[in-house]
Amino acid sequence: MEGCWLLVLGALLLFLPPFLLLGAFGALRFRLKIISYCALCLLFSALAVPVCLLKRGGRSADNMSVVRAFGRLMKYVYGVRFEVKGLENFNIEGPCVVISNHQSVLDMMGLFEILPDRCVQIAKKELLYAGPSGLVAYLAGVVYINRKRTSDAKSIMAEVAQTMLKENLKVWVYPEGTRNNSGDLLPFKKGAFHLAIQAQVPVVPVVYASYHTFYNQARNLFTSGKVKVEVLPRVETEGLTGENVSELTEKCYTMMRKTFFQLSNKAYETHGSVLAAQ
Ligand SMILES: CCCCCCCC/C=C\CCCCCCCC(=O)SCCNC(=O)CCNC(=O)[C@H](O)C(C)(C)COP(=O)(O)OP(=O)(O)OC[C@H]1O[C@@H](n2cnc3c(N)ncnc32)[C@H](O)[C@@H]1OP(=O)(O)O
Ligand SMILES: CCCCCCCCCCCCCC(=O)OC[C@@H](O)COP(=O)(O)O
Repeated sequence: MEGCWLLVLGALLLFLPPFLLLGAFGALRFRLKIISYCALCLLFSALAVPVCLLKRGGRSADNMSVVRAFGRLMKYVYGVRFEVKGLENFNIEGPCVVISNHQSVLDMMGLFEILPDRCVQIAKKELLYAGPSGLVAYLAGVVYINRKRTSDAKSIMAEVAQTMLKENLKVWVYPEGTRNNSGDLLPFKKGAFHLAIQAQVPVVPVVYASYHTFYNQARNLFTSGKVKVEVLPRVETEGLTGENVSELTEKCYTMMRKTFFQLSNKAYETHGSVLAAQ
């Protein structure tokens, strides 16, 4: 009897290390893949910098099409495919504020997949120091803000409201304000909506389905996969004032959250109760 237990113990001791190793290997493989993704971003950015400089000599929103062309190559390397609906909702004469959910650094693929012409993003200022990627984003007109200094961020956004009208720019904001891979949307910050109302331009919401089937940081999962994307109809802001910011934020949030659950094949949950997804 005792020999039997010893045998079981022996077998466990024999098989456990490879399993542990396999677990560690999964984590390592995931890390390496993310590092390779960032390295590729840096490499493509480094290639795009001279093209931007030669074409336009400095910072210009027109350079974004150069970055977009390089950015669109990334999906072939990682086997990520996009199924896009509603692209015609980008057909807007003049400026608008585009808002979308932000799950991970992988969003750069989905961003460049559908990015309209003359559209610049709002980014955290830390990205300016990401070597060639920070530089190329600067050359392509990305607006950097310091999230820790709300008053500075607000005054930069107020300037953006002027610039987008003067220079006919679309501005892409991630209203969650940070990456979020939780399988739900974070509450929205209000900057994007102040911006749209100040400039009196429409908001165009874009929703990317949850990456959970092929990418999950907690489970060290990063394989090839398909992402459904939907560009929703514009939300007008003409005639709205500062008093309507919260209402506009809420409206866009609810619309995008419903779409997010639908695209991700999940039952729609209001915070508290559960409703069936349409
Ligand atoms: C070459 C190939 C491949 C290579 C790829 C590499 C190259 C890439 C190149 C190019 C692509 C670049 C892509 C970059 C992507 C980057 C993504 C990011 O970095 S995401 C993080 C940064 N973005 C944000 O954070 C924006 C969203 N945040 C906001 O809009 C916030 O509202 C913000 C920062 C302006 C303020 O944040 P608060 O934390 O203080 O939050 P609140 O609750 O919104 O505001 C507090 C109070 O201030 C008022 N407020 C906000 N904005 C206002 C304004 N403009 N005017 C007046 N009041 C305002 C609000 O109404 C609120 O007041 P009441 O609670 O309503 O009383
Ligand atoms: C000097 C080397 C650093 C390595 C840099 C890797 C270069 C990749 C640059 C791709 C741009 C990624 C955009 C992005 O996804 O940024 C994250 C922010 O939105 C939100 O930040 P956070 O969640 O609040 O930390």
